[in-house]
Amino acid sequence: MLATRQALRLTANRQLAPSLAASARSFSAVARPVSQIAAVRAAAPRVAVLGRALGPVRGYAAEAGGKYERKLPHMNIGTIGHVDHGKTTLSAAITKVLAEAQGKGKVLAYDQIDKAPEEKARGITIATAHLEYETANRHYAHVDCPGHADYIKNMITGAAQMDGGIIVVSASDGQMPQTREHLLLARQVGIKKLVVYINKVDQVDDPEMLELVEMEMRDLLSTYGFDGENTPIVKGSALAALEDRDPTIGKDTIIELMKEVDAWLDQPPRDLDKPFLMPVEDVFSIQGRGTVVTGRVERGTITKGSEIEIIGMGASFKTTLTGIEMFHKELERGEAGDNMGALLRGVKREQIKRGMVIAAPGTIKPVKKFEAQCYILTKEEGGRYTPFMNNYRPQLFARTCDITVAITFPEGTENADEKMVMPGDQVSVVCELVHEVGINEGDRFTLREGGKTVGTGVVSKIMA
Ligand SMILES: Nc1nc2c(ncn2[C@@H]2O[C@H](COP(=O)(O)OP(=O)(O)OP(=O)(O)O)[C@@H](O)[C@H]2O)c(=O)[nH]1
Ligand SMILES: [Mg+2]
Repeated sequence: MLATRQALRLTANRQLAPSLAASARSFSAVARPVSQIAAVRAAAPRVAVLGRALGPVRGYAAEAGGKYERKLPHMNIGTIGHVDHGKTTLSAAITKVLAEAQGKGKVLAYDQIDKAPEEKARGITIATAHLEYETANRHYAHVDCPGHADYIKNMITGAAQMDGGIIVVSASDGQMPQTREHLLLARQVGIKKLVVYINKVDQVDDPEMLELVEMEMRDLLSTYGFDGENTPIVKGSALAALEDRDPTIGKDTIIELMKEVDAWLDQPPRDLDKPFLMPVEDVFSIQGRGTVVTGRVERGTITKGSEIEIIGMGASFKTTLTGIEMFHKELERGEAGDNMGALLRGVKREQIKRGMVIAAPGTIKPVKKFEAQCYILTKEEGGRYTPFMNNYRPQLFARTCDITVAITFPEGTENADEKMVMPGDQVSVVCELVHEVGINEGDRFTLREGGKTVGTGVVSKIMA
């Protein structure tokens, strides 16, 4: 349990890579001290890999002898929706129905899910229940948060990145304010598809009422940029499924729901299938060979001789990658997860520095201004004690870059000059950087000030 909690701590210095220094040394005698790399890594937000973090703790993996076996494609999903509409009941019902249908897996009772881990330690901690189950086609990690504020925080910080989700809406209430808020946020953090579960149909006698809720949901999905027309909508009662009664509105609807989840939600591309990107951590000049940059490949693969683009901190140019080295060995190919050194053709040491990225040409742009969703840490989480106002200027950390940013409120914000953002708030902002940096929509960043993390955010729209 302790291990799980630790894995969920965003501030945990999870991805410290001692091999980086070794890799750098093979090109040069000078290596950046690991502690410095660790400090910046700790500052940069990292996405928790649930499958790995949770595999040995819950579900089949534990039963299979404590090791997560990668037999099926993995996907991260979760339940979202208005308070009390039945997210936790549905989560429990899914584990129950799937476990019974397959004769394996772990059934989790409602209160095992709702009793989320409490964390008092400093740092951004998320009270979230993580479940694990599988269908015939996929292995799922599933998040269910105990309260509205946790959903917001969870989606912005990416503590449990969702590739898709199930939006739960009660048949008796129809869509409510948090139904809309979660839809908006889901879209802004890059979730492209959702499946709808209209819950509590046992409480509604009038079939027209159900039709109305369905139509409203389709409209709402379209309003927030989802495919409202084709999104699957399943109607049922999670409670009936959990309590083993009325299979036509209970169990059968859960099976139908999971069929839709399997079919409609798209498998995200694996990091290896994405275009190559490596944030530059350090730069060396090696006599007789040229300039070498080191870093950890974030995504994609690269082969010796490929053309790459160098972006950020004022730079934007192309060159050829003429050598790849790792652990003192030359390689033909590097891939996501590797700590590598890359030899660049015809680049002077002064032309490249930490904070830039090298990437497949045309896959990342130099960006100076963007819209973002931010979560501002409370003082208990190590954040500010006081609110901030328009034009706040902290340091923004994204990948290996650290840069001053001016934070303002989006156009149309009422009384922007008097607006205060309190610790614990989630807020839409406009970020303007002092230099251009390689950033994409969906990228995450942290905001720091005076040596502490004061906020975390996700880029929702590039502006310039
Ligand atoms: N009648 C009926 N009640 C249900 C159904 N599903 C859930 N409920 C009840 O609705 C209440 C809220 O359910 P939860 O699953 O806790 O809802 P939630 O969305 O997780 O709520 P929060 O986590 O507080 O946002 C509970 O009392 C459930 O028993 C259903 O299908 N029919
Ligand atoms: Mg709940």
